[in-house]
Amino acid sequence: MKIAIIFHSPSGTTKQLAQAIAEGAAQPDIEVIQAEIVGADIEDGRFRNTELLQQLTRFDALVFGSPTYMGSVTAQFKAFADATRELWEQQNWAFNTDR
Ligand SMILES: Cc1cc2nc3c(=O)[nH]c(=O)nc-3n(C[C@H](O)[C@H](O)[C@H](O)COP(=O)(O)O)c2cc1C
Repeated sequence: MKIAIIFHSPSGTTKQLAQAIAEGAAQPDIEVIQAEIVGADIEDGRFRNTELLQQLTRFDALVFGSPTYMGSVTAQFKAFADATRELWEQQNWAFNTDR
């Protein structure tokens, strides 16, 4: 089982939660990675870290983390979520149980 935790955490609280989840999920047969969304991933308002997006197709479970900003996720997290549109279109995430 492979688990990825993707989060944005400008002041570190969500990062602590991501760390706690990673520690709680860790087992000999479970791989857990943490990927922090950072400002450099965003160009002209778009999430451009294609390496991370491509990596995410190989995980069995994804955990998302964002602070609440004005009642929603942060703009940076939303940019990441927007960038996953093609993965969703290809059904590389949900509903695919054959990997
Ligand atoms: C611009 C801004 C907007 C925020 N809006 C909300 C909000 O609508 N509701 C809320 O409960 N907290 C809000 N917060 C508080 C953050 O969600 C909270 O401090 C969070 O733990 C920060 O996470 P981080 O340490 O991972 O960056 C806001 C903080 C900032 C800076």
